[in-house]
Amino acid sequence: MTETGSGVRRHDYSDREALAIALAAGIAAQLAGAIAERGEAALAVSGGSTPKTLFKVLSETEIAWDRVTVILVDERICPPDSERANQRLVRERLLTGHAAKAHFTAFETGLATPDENARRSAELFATVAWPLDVAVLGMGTDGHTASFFPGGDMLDRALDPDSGERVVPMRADGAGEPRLTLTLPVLLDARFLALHIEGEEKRAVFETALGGNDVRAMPVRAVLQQEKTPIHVFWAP
Ligand SMILES: O=C(O)[C@H](O)[C@@H](O)[C@H](O)[C@H](O)COP(=O)(O)O
Repeated sequence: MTETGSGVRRHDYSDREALAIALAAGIAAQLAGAIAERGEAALAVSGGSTPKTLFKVLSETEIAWDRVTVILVDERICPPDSERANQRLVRERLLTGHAAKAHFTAFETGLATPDENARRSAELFATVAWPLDVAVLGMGTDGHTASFFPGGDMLDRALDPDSGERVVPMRADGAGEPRLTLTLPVLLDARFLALHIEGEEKRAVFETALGGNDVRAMPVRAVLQQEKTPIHVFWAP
């Protein structure tokens, strides 16, 4: 492990399988510790294509999943069974095997407007044992994380450390459908914060994001360039 910035702890692996095994072990240890200490644990995961192997390894990991609540970091506003839906990915890839016993609370995406979906989602998440024990972020090659997209219409609201909100809607040119996302303060309150990226292109984007100071241009800087919470960056080629 190398420290590459104020709170950035970098974990590089030779291949994606080794990364998934190591990150799953770290997540499982955090969750098991939370269950031992407080009787329950809360895990937030991202969607997209990167986490598929991680989800498989996690689903095969034996912990007291019936004491774990799983939520998403963000969601595309689309039907739950859409190929685009992060909740479909989680239901199919993570909530199976041992992890089928976990409790999953999806974002609400069926109401008339993104704002109504955000408000209802926040109500649904009120029962989560906050703060999160684990939050696993991904990153796009445009420098977004969660649904903190460059040019996002609610980006300032999502990144406001004093917002008091847990969920905000987001529209952005690079986002496709309107999105729902956990806010930055919620993610930085996590007891274990991880960023999972793979490939040379994303490594280069990560290195660029470590430098510079324009958070609106590369919102992943909001989680990389902060002093509150160490962020563990897991990377493989
Ligand atoms: O809804 C989403 O897409 C994710 O939550 C998002 O933040 C994701 O982590 C990045 O877009 C990376 O996606 P890939 O893993 O597909 O590159």
